[in-house]
Amino acid sequence: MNIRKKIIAGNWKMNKTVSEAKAFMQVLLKELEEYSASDVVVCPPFTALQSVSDLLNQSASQVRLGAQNLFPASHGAYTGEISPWMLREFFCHYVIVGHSERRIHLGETDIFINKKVKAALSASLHPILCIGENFDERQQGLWKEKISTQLQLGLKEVEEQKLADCIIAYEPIWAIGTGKNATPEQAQEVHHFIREEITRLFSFQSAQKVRIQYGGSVTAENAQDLLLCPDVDGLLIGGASLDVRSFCSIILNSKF
Ligand SMILES: O=C[C@H](O)COP(=O)(O)O
Repeated sequence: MNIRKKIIAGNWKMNKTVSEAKAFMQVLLKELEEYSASDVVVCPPFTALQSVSDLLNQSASQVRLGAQNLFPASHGAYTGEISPWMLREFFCHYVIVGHSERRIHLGETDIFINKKVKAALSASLHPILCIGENFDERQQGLWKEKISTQLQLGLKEVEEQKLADCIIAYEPIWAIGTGKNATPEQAQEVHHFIREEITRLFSFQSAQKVRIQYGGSVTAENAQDLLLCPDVDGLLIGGASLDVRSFCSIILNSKF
């Protein structure tokens, strides 16, 4: 029996004003009022966290709030940054760290990302650690090296007892926003490799508890096949999570 509950998260990236976020959430919360088959997370931009949080607090649904980033310090002179404790004020449960868009556009390194993972855990937030190879690395057969390095550095000094609080998101860069998702076979191969690497870094028992999401051009059409893969424990959805009907359809039509 699979001990890992699936987790489906929507990463809105730099999209939705406060009023758009509220309108989305009103529909989502109604649709998912009694839903509990998988964990559902929405990750709005910082500017909409308060409004989304308020709506979640007023609802009986089990939808959880996630942020898209944090800074690894509790407070201080870090202009423009947001601390883990500020996210806790909004009742965030999850935070995305190491997304490839931040690695590429903002120069985030594995060492910095590792600090974010540990800062999230120390504030009792669940980090969603994003890893994945680019197109050239896949073409050259270098994806294992890339993923192994990102995992080893990203999870460095994470206490084994906190490992199950981490979520790994495998997001091949060549699949993000391109309309070309990894096939279920490709996703399963990488997810299995990730679990083997976590076994090597920690232990078999701990690796069995870690949830590994797939992200990259997930749609209502391909979600189910990806979720049926034994090592795919959920989805991190970008574009298709922006439309409430398509996000709901992925969640409600998924059978585990
Ligand atoms: O965080 C989400 C991923 O970057 C996937 O984005 P996408 O579903 O638009 O390809």
